[in-house]
Amino acid sequence: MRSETMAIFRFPRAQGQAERSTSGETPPQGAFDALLRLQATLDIEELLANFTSLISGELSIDGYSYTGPRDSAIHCQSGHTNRHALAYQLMVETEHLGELLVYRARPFTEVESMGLEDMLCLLVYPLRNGLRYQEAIRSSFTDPLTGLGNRSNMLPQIQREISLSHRESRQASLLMIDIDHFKLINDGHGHPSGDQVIVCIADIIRSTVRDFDLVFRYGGEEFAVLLVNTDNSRATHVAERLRKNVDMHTCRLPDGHGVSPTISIGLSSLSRQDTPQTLIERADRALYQAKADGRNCVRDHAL
Ligand SMILES: Nc1nc2c(ncn2[C@@H]2O[C@H](COP(=O)(O)OP(=O)(O)OP(=O)(O)O)[C@@H](O)[C@H]2O)c(=O)[nH]1
Repeated sequence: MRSETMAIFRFPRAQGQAERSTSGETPPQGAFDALLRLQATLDIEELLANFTSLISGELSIDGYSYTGPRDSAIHCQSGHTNRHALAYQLMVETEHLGELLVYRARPFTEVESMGLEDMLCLLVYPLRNGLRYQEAIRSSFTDPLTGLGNRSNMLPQIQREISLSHRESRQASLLMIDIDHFKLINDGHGHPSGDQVIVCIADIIRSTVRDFDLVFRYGGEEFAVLLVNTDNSRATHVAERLRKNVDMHTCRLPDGHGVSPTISIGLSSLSRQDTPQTLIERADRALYQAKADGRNCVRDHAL
């Protein structure tokens, strides 16, 4: 691919760059129709597909790729890359909306790039609406303190994993994890320090399990981890490693002090009859047992 520079496309455009077709005039009906079509969806992939289909009359391309703003984890592409590219950082005022590249084998002419920029004026607001919607969906499933999945995200995700495990005859195990004597940390160091300890434990859990295991903040100082494709003996091993990792760690508090919390863990492994609720209930009972047995230990709820 020939390396073209990444232009910044900022909307509204500067005076000299005012949209040619609309400067001082009523926008043509075609622009309204195009805008209506782009506004018809909040799905980013569908929006970009609509956009590229709209520009296809004026501009032939072999493919495009779009990467959303940082932290959005949005990436879509269609068709294939080629030698030449037009590349834009998309902005509405100071808000970055990600970057869009369109590719083809032949160089783009200046008239074509100006035509594309006119069309980008129509794309940016529907794109911003779509990104805000996706972000709202993402945050409704995320615990803001730790960035982990929240409780309302947990049941559907566990349900999905249980169905997959049953279908593919895979094992799965659940860990319910609770910080021991957490109230003492809150009472002794204050609520913000308690929050810091919750973040610290969340980080240890995340770094101990594999990327594709599912980690949730279940409530207050309680976490749940679904260990994907993991049988009971392997899950016991992971739980014990997690308990030790927390036991050995000192969490730094905002006031400069350090605390060394411990955790108790209840474990249940998936059986054919399990629903998410029964799997959680058994892990919960095992956690209760771990607390009763003195804390800082792992207990397994055998069927
Ligand atoms: N800082 C902070 N504290 C929380 C949060 N959610 C719940 N808590 C506190 O966590 C504490 C939980 O206390 P308990 O349920 O008695 O449990 P514990 O002290 O951990 O004792 P065991 O679980 O029996 O070991 C309560 O003081 C809650 O107020 C939170 O988001 N942040």
